[in-house]
Amino acid sequence: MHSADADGLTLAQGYGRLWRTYVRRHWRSLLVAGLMTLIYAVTTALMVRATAWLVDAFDARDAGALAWAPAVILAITLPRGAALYAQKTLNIRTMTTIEADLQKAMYGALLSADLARMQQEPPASLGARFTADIGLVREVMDRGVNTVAAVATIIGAFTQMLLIDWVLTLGTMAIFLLAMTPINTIGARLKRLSRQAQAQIGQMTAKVNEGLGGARLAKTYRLESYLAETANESFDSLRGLKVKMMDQQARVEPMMEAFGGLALAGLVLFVGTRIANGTNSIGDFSGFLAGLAIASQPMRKIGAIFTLASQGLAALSRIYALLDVQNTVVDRPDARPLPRVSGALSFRDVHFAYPDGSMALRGIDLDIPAGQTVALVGRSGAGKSTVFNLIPRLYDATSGSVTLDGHDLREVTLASLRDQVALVSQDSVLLTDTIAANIGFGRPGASRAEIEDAARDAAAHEFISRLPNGFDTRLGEEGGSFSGGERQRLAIARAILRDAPVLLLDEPTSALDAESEAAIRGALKRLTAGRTTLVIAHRLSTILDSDLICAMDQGRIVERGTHAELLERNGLYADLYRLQFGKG
Ligand SMILES: Nc1ncnc2c1ncn2[C@@H]1O[C@H](COP(=O)(O)OP(=O)(O)OP(=O)(O)O)[C@@H](O)[C@H]1O
Repeated sequence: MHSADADGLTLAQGYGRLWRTYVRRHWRSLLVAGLMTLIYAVTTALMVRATAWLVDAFDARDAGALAWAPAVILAITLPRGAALYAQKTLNIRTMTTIEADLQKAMYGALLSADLARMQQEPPASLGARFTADIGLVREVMDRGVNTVAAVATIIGAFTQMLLIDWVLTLGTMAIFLLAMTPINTIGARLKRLSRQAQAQIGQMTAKVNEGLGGARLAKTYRLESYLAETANESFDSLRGLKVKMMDQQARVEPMMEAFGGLALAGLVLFVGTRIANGTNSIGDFSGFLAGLAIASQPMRKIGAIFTLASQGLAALSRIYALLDVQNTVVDRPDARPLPRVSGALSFRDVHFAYPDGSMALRGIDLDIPAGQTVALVGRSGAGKSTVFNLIPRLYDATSGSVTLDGHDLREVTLASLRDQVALVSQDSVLLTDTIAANIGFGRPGASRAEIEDAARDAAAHEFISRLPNGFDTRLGEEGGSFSGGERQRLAIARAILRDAPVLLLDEPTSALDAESEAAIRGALKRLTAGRTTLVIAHRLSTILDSDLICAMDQGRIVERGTHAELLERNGLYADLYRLQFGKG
């Protein structure tokens, strides 16, 4: 895994990459928008001219002027309004397209990232990049577009000034270049603060989500004040960072103002002497002054966009860090598709350490003949879920090998491997879609009849039929909320539909009522029949139904055998049995 160094990115690198990958392809719209901006700027100037001109004409009691004055004003203001509208709408379209493109790319990168990367940060914190970070980048782009007009104005003004007196102009330019030094320093500070703030926004969102997601627990345990306190800390520290950033930003305009004053003071002194000795005229002086006045507003704008761009750079580097994640679990160049397997699963001296270094498996040896069921039991943290993770290659074994029908999992394509594995997990996740779609995820392209058959086999058909819209009920809709047992049966239906030779079953720890228990037991029997099943077992019935029981401890299988054999041994399994399953 690799992430871009947040500090190592310069403005040119950061925005250069943005330009090349997401912005450049919209150059036509940007060009048109630029032209519109130019029209707007020119008509604004014309408006000033026309006003002066009309005032003079009226002053001279020119009757003709009265006739064409309204026409002149309309001829200037109408294109001016049209240009402004065209520029704004074009920019909105372009900027939101770029924004959506970035969101799509980031989401795609996240979905295909290693599980390890996705679990590194709370989902809400990752989610904040889609709003806060991208929002900041968009703001930079929005203002950046206006900078084009600002630069054009400055160039225009300075050209005019150069024509009047180049010595004076170069002197004035030097003063403004001098101003860039402190602005650079502010930019660097803002970049650092902004990086902290964007990270803080992520944490804050995660905190808020935590409280809202765990509302049931929070209310029961009366955690409101604890949750409010930790979230408030988060709000406050974000506020602190914002104040620091605003303080820095607030310095920019006054600073530009001060440098403007300096330039003006120098000008007065210089031109004053030159007028006194006859080198410059009064006209030169007023022309120069007008140029300076025209240039000063866009100069301030440029100062502001420069500091904003520094902040946006911090957001950009966080976005690139996501886009650039390099996966470790990928298809080898010579990977072949795994042919349909019968399901003989073997672990050979498998060791595994998580990316943070914690050793989770220390030498697993296990052979499961096709179609058999093996129950994994063990205390929390023994490594049961880790064994599961290795089979669809959510992680790769650190050493040793896992094979399916003799094919090393690392030598086959991920897609062909995962297509042959079904997972029924404790959380039995349902997505916001219809019931039919939720079961249908098991096998894309499955027909409605197949989906309903799977539901029938999973003992889910009956409660689904009782819903107002049956299989078309959307989750979260009226009737679209389910009990734990119902969710589980939906997950089983999905796995039945998948019809994979290998089944991973993480049994829920929560107890079910007797009726659901019986229904689920029947559904599981139909699901596991003929499949190689690995089950993290929490119910005695499941354990008794399995062909082999493996008791795990600290990343090893320490006992294996049937229920009777293991009880006889009076070791770990017998202990667990007495503690956990005895009453089952
Ligand atoms: N994503 C992870 N990163 C780092 N360490 C992990 C991660 N997941 C699990 N571990 C560690 O690996 C070890 C084995 O965990 P595992 O989840 O496989 O145990 P388990 O037997 O399934 O436990 P449980 O029944 O509580 O789910 C534990 O020490 C755990 O702390």
